[in-house]
Amino acid sequence: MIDETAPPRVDSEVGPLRAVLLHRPGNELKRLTPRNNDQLLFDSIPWVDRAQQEHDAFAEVLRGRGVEVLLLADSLRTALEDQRAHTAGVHAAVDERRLGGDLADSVRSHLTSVDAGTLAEVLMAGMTFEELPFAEGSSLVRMMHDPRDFAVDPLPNLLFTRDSSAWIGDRVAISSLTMPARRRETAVLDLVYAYHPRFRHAARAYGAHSAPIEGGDVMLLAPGVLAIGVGERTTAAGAESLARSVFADGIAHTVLAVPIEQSRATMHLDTVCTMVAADAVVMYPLARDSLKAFTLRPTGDGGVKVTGPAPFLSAAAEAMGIDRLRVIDTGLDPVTAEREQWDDGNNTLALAPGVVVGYERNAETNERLMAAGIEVLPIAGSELGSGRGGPRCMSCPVLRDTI
Ligand SMILES: NC(=[NH2+])NCCC[C@H](N)C(=O)O
Repeated sequence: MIDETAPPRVDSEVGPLRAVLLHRPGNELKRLTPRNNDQLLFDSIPWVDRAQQEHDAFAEVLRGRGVEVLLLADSLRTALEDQRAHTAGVHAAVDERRLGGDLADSVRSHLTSVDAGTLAEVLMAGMTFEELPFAEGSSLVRMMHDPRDFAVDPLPNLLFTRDSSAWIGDRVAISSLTMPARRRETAVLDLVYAYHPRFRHAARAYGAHSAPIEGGDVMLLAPGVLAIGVGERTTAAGAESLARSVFADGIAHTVLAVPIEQSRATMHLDTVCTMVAADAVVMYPLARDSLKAFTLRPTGDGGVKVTGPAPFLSAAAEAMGIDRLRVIDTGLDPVTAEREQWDDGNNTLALAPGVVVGYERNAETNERLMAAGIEVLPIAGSELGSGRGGPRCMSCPVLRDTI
């Protein structure tokens, strides 16, 4: 039963999912070209119509299981109806360092006059110089830029709502994203959480302008227990300050900082490991024995005590207060394992303990999960996956039942 009045709260990875924030891919994906895709963090140029169909099917699988699907574009539009949000949105769209003073002023005054829907579109899909509505301006910046250069950058990675914000208990942490191509996502999520009626009253965890953390690295192993991947995206400083913030707010008692290889294939902790049940994970076989963790706990007087490193699986089990964290053995040969890891085989989204959504293409990983008693709801992802993200990356749970 969908209850739109229930306040957001997430205290595990696997509690029955009630509401989730997704972003249906839009015009921002049409900005990708072979010249900019690397910088914009896509590995190829997605076929946008098909990506939308795949995404619609993903949302339908979730709705079919009683999950309320909130779409980021709608939420942003609603937030921008508030005049204060609109003003902040204009401010977030205009980068004076890119446009120079004169052009920045004209773009600002133009955007101030547009409606919430148009501003939302500019914030997500960006704007090229040739799309600027006013006729030939005399600005040097305008004259010297190629008409197809971006006056406002597009945000194609909004699709991965996991990374830009994460709920920890009843608080939301808005990420401080590492890659330049994603930094402005912080402002978009900030607007949604500050001004959308559904979220307006939510308390914040962490400060969005602190050291880098990304939601793909944040895993709620159990109520009060967080694992934070530290690698290409989340920095050690980010993990430490998130730990301090959740300890200070009393929403976690243990944080595991988990070093992961700094590479594109393992950009976030959830590319190598996701939870499929309250005591079980699916994990990239090569990570199984090598993953380590530092354990952070509050000292009680405002400090943080760090121990370890110890093997991740035992540190996690201890922090969770269970005998053993089971790894569903995908038993794959190294080549298949590497192929399916790259295609987000380990990046599942749990809808309940033992029920996960996974990309259908990772046939072998899914088969092993099913053999271990996990129900896998397969979705197509040939186009969605071109940005290197699976079902967990593409979803930000805002409400899960407690288990
Ligand atoms: N949680 C995740 N694994 N997210 C995947 C994000 C992919 C995105 N293209 C990026 O590079 O940022």
